[in-house]
Amino acid sequence: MLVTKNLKFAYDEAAALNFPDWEVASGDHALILGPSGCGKTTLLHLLSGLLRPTSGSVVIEGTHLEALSSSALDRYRGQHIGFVFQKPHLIGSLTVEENIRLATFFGHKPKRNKEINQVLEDLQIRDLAHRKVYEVSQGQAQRVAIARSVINQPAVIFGDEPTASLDDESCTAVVQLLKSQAEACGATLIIATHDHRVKSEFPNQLTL
Ligand SMILES: Nc1ncnc2c1ncn2[C@@H]1O[C@H](COP(=O)(O)OP(=O)(O)OP(=O)(O)O)[C@@H](O)[C@H]1O
Repeated sequence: MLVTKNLKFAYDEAAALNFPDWEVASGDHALILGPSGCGKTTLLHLLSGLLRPTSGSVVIEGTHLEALSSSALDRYRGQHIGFVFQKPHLIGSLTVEENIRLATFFGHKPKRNKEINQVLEDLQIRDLAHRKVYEVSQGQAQRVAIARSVINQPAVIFGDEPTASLDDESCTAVVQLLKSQAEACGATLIIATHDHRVKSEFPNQLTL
């Protein structure tokens, strides 16, 4: 279960962002919607511990993120949170497999050879395993980013506009892959978007 209460964040004193209280059941798939600038990315960053709230709380499976020290929060993120961004944000000079292996290192879950092979297989990128990331297409790179987000079997996978730069076919594929990978590792899936193509796929929606 992910629960937020009285969540507020201010980049500066003039403009504070207030977020509604929200609950997402474990393993549920949910969407954060709203117009540009309403705070979708900010909320995702608060939920995933990338930002600390000005006040309020985020509780994931009983862990209060605001109670963790900076180093404990970094460790928590590495082990329990997966993130997929609009652009894949991979290291171009490393291979596909090395990019995924790096996440296992930061998640303190090294030597996951079997799991890495499985996720490459599931995402149909096994033949790209030893290619440098700068040699693969944008759609393939987004699959690598999804593989990286699930390799540590996180409690929650967050997606920030993961389909915004994709055509209709790739959009559908990425949504289905995120959902199936979240189901495979028992993760909750939360996506922030203004992409109307994905709306019907997610019954639990928070509109900001
Ligand atoms: N680093 C920052 N410093 C100051 N203000 C910021 C910063 N990042 C975002 N903001 C402001 O906070 C508000 C919320 O931004 P945020 O990026 O969370 O919105 P969003 O809904 O994700 O937008 P979009 O759909 O365009 O990505 C906006 O008014 C934005 O200008």
